[in-house]
Amino acid sequence: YNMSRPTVFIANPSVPKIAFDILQDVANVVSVSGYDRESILKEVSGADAIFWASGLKLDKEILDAAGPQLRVVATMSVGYNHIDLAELKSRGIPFSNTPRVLDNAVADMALYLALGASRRCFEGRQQIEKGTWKKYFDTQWLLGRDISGSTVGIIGLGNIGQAIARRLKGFDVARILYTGHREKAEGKELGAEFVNLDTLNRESDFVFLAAPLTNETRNICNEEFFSKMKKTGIIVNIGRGELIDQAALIKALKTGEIFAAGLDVMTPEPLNTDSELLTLPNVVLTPHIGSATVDTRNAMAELTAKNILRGLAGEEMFTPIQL
Ligand SMILES: O=CC(=O)O
Repeated sequence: YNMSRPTVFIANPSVPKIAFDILQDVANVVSVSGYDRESILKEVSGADAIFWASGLKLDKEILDAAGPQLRVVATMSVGYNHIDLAELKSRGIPFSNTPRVLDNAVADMALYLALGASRRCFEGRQQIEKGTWKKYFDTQWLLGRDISGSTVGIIGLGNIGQAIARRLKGFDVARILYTGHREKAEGKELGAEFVNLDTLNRESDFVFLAAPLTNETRNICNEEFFSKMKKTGIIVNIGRGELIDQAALIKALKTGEIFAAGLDVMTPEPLNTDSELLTLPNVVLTPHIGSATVDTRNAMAELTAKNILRGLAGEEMFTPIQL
């Protein structure tokens, strides 16, 4: 134990080993003993850097508990809606997330959810289990919606949205629409059309949510949105549950206002086991595992650790967030 070395506090007991291997070269690495906020609050004291990897809020209370020597924070996630950026800024603490390394894994999950929802895969499995798979060939049984030839709308053409668009081209979609703050050169290269939210809402057969959660995007898909969507429309969310007004979504799915949904994120997480979402045949659910592959999680851990090393050295991080 060398007191001249900085201390890196890893605020999650399940972080991949590669992060420890990288950080231990220059730092004392301390891992939290539990997954709860209380363990973090008790054990973070004295950290020079915090390696965050949790949906818990990283706020003033935790920064105070760390102490005034804290000088680097990095999250092992691409989203950072759970981090108090204003508080970091006021303390002059540099901060980073993990963009790009998870794009392919998350985009794969988006396509899985789109196809699973459009082809009624969950409902089909239920029918097998119930023994209602008919002996004769019913040509009208479990008919879904084609993704080929469809119009898809992507809300948020960032790195993940672009990875979704690249995959969609392989599915021979007719049009790719997107909306966001501004038209992007990458959109043009992908042959995607920049439209306003209302146009995307009305014209899309598939809507993909790939935007960060901000005050602007919270509940962007609400009752009004679902009422304007095509009745044959499918919505996919790989961003954050709060992008959707979930009560409005459930109503739209029950009344046939939209055709189906595929969700990797929802509210709350973990989803309550008595949630109505679980009772709907036209919903495909995955438990927030968009980036959950061996290679992607290792890449996220590696990038987070390398960002921390850069921060501790007073250098610009590889993937800093401008505060
Ligand atoms: O939700 C996962 C992430 O933000 O990386």
